[in-house]
Amino acid sequence: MAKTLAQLRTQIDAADRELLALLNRRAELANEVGEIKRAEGSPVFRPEREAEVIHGLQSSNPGPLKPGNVASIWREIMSACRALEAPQRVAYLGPAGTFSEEAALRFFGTSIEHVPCVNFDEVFRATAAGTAEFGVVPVENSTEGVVARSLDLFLNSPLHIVGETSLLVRHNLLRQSNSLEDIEVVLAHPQALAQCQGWLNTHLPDVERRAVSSNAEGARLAATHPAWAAIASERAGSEFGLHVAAHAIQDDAFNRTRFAVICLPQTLQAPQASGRDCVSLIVSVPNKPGAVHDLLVPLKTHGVSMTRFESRPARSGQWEYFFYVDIQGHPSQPNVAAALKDLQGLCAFYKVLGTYPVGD
Ligand SMILES: O=C(O)C(=O)C[C@]1(C(=O)O)C=C[C@@H](O)C=C1
Repeated sequence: MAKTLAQLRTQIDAADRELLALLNRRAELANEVGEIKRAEGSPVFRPEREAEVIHGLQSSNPGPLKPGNVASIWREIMSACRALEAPQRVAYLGPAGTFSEEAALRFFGTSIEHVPCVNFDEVFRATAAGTAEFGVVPVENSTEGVVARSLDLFLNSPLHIVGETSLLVRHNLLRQSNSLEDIEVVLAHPQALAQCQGWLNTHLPDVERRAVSSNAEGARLAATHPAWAAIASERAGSEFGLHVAAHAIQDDAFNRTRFAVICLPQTLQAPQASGRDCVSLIVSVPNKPGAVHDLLVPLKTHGVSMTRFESRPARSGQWEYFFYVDIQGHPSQPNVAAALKDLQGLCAFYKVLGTYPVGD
């Protein structure tokens, strides 16, 4: 005979109590790990270990939970265990409700101390000064390309990349009412204004577009004026008590932003190989014919795949460029190490930005 709702709920309650006992046992074990790390002076956060835990569970998961469910549940469990070992302070572009905050929570789980910053420069500064152990900054968007300021800041920064995560970015038009009438100003971060320009041209062609330091700051301002609207996440809308006047107004339905997780090398050395890793570099080549082509030769010779190749002006006035390159693999693999060594030999400028597990 089929079980009743009450019977099923009694069984769920029993399963939850078993889960709670197991989770507390896990937390006690993490506490013991924390004691060893304190004695050794070694870092609490180990992204490669967290990636290994999640991949291991995903590959032995019998279901019906989906692999994505397993990842988000264990990310949160490990976040709580990590916070028991030592709370981690994470800097990002604030205020509350930004996509950067969402990326930080997605990567670290919710058991973190928040360090919201006014701009990307401040995220780098706070992380380099130790106000935060980690920073989270956007590096590229699937519609708009590179986040130029973040890439420029990497050039002279002592910080390195230890992880990455990406978010599906859905922009909404938020304001005090839910109509599109009588809007005088639309406020948003320049990236968001650019990602929604098609929609704005069609629906609000004559309305002033005003760039502000973050989308959440735009939402905060829109809450102070009935004729102002902001482009931001639904989370920012609830944070500032705004209505969604139009949903998902970004021009590309699959608009994604990729974020880098940064820290000082003394906070966390380059993570060990997790099995799915990536190396990010900035290089420049002498300004002579064929130099960019030569850059690709070591990768081909040693069978290493390149997943990203971006250029930024070197600001020398000489039409010189820095190239931001991502390659697949980890320097502990002989072919990756050999490709990096050859590449370094060719470059006028060579800086490894980080080696880290590929994000989801
Ligand atoms: O294995 C460790 O080093 C731990 O500290 C435990 C644990 C976990 O909860 O599994 C927590 C934090 C680390 O980032 C990695 C894993």
